[in-house]
Amino acid sequence: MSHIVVKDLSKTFYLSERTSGLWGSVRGLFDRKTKAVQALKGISFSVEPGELVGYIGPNGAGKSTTIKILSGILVPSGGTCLIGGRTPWKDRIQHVGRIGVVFGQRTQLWWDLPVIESFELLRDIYRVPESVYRSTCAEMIELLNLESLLNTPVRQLSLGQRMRCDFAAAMLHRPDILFLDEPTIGLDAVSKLSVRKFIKSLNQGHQVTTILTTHDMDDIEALCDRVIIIGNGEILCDGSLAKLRSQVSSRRYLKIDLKTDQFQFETPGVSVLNQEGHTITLAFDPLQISAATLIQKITERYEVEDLFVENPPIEEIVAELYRGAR
Ligand SMILES: Nc1ncnc2c1ncn2[C@@H]1O[C@H](COP(=O)(O)OP(=O)(O)OP(=O)(O)O)[C@@H](O)[C@H]1O
Repeated sequence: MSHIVVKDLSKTFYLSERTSGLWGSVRGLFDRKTKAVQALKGISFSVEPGELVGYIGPNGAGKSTTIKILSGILVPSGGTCLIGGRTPWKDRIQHVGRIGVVFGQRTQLWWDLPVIESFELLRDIYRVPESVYRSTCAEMIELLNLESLLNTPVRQLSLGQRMRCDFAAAMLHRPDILFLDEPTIGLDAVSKLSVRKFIKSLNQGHQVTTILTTHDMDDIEALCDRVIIIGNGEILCDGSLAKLRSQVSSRRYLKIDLKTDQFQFETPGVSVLNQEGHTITLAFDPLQISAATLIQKITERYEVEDLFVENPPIEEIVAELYRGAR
């Protein structure tokens, strides 16, 4: 049975429109105009237990709105959502006890308290039994290398250190579902790697069902077998990275290092994308010519030092899908 089932979920925000100037403000007191923003236009998807799904889309697409509804913070305008049999905004108390949420832009730790005291407060709020708290806390301290940070007030932590503590805080009550909203935003390369390693170990070791929103395509490549792309409040694509690639373009690249810089090659389905000295990048359509045939044709005519076939970078594919969604 699916862990998360979302059906026809919609959310409309109503914003009051202000007219500029003093007269506009006075008129607004009597004649208030509102504007509807349809953040979600009936989205549906389901997530199986233990899946790690990337949820991506351009700015304003509806990602945070979805995560807020799934975590019970917002009530949708229409549609249904069942998570482990619970409706998040109706069964809020049971629901928050089963989920962990990490927002990259916000912390759930107490700014002025040492990290360990925030952990203890969360233990009390979630009513985590002492033995479970002790063993989970010890595991998180070890996995995230937190020992030296425990007595530091949160405000004195670097962003990377704070994110590691936030991950531990989100796991203290042993949730079986994690919602991660931009968990690597603003982190340096080393911290990003350690956060990714941690997300992977939670998902694989503890079978935590995870939905991850991110603008960092390296997060997606490193972590997600499946991606859901949302644009303008609608789901544009749902499937594996391979499906995503094939939906947008079948184009692939062949990069070759030749002994010569004299290169002339014309074959249907193949174009020279770039040449820098002895290194040439060809784009080819595998439906017109296979990689094996292309390599054979080139090696018949040129002495090749090195070559490799590449898929288009995921950024390129996602940018193409986003363009269609704006
Ligand atoms: N509280 C709110 N009141 C009014 N409009 C809102 C509110 N929250 C979100 N919106 C609007 O809903 C739409 C979707 O916003 P949302 O924050 O879900 O996008 P997002 O995909 O998370 O974007 P980003 O990548 O920039 O964080 C946007 O048009 C946004 O302006």
